Amino acid sequence: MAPKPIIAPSILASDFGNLAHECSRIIKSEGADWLHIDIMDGHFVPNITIGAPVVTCIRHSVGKSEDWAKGVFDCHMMVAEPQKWLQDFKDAGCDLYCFHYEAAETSKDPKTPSTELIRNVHALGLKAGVAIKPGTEVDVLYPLLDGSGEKPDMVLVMTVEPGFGGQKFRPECMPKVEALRKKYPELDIEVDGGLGLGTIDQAAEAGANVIVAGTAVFGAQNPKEVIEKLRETVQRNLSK
Ligand SMILES: O=C(CO)[C@@H](O)[C@H](O)COP(=O)(O)O
Ligand SMILES: [Fe+2]
Repeated sequence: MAPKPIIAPSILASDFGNLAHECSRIIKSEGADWLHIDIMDGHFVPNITIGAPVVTCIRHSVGKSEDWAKGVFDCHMMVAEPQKWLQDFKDAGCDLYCFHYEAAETSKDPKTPSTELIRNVHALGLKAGVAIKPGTEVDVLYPLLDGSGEKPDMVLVMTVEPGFGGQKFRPECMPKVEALRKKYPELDIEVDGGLGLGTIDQAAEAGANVIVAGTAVFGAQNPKEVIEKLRETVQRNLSK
């Protein structure tokens, strides 16, 4: 199926004092497609955010969507041991478990490389995403996408060093997106970090269709308008 534009605001930039309301509002009133939920463990990245119990509360507040394209909980797992948290996040209501390739390949508890982790994610009925940091070559994803094993449903090309919101977009990551789009016309390709109205053209031209935007959406006077403009730009480029 041809990829569709998906706008996934990162709740890291929302008002955590009103988290449940912020999450409901951004999906139900402001027109976002997915919720991008950044999970940081203080090991894989030098920051800590939230764990599964908070995701459970958000899920109760937002409700469950059966539609892959709407209301998806896109959990970006910036954790050193992605296998360890899989069941907890499934129980919490995660739809898409997006782990870091770098973490899966080095995790020891237990040793679960990306191929096996994708299989485990699917076995729980979740979609699997594989993320790479700015310093990781795109080539590491090819054996996962071309191999005989179960394939990721999405790849995430980080456009900042993971760990913090509000950083500057790194255009040097765009050749990775271009290479992926050329090779996989139907793949969901997510970009994350520093995306907004000033940088969306570069990401959309490169071929990204899943756009994470935290500061640009939650910090906007009119989030709905920003979400619509991001979506239009992606759609225009996908239709070329
Ligand atoms: O995963 C991360 C950061 O590690 C991101 O999801 C950011 O939280 C996006 O925030 P903005 O750059 O859009 O403010
Ligand atoms: Fe993220």
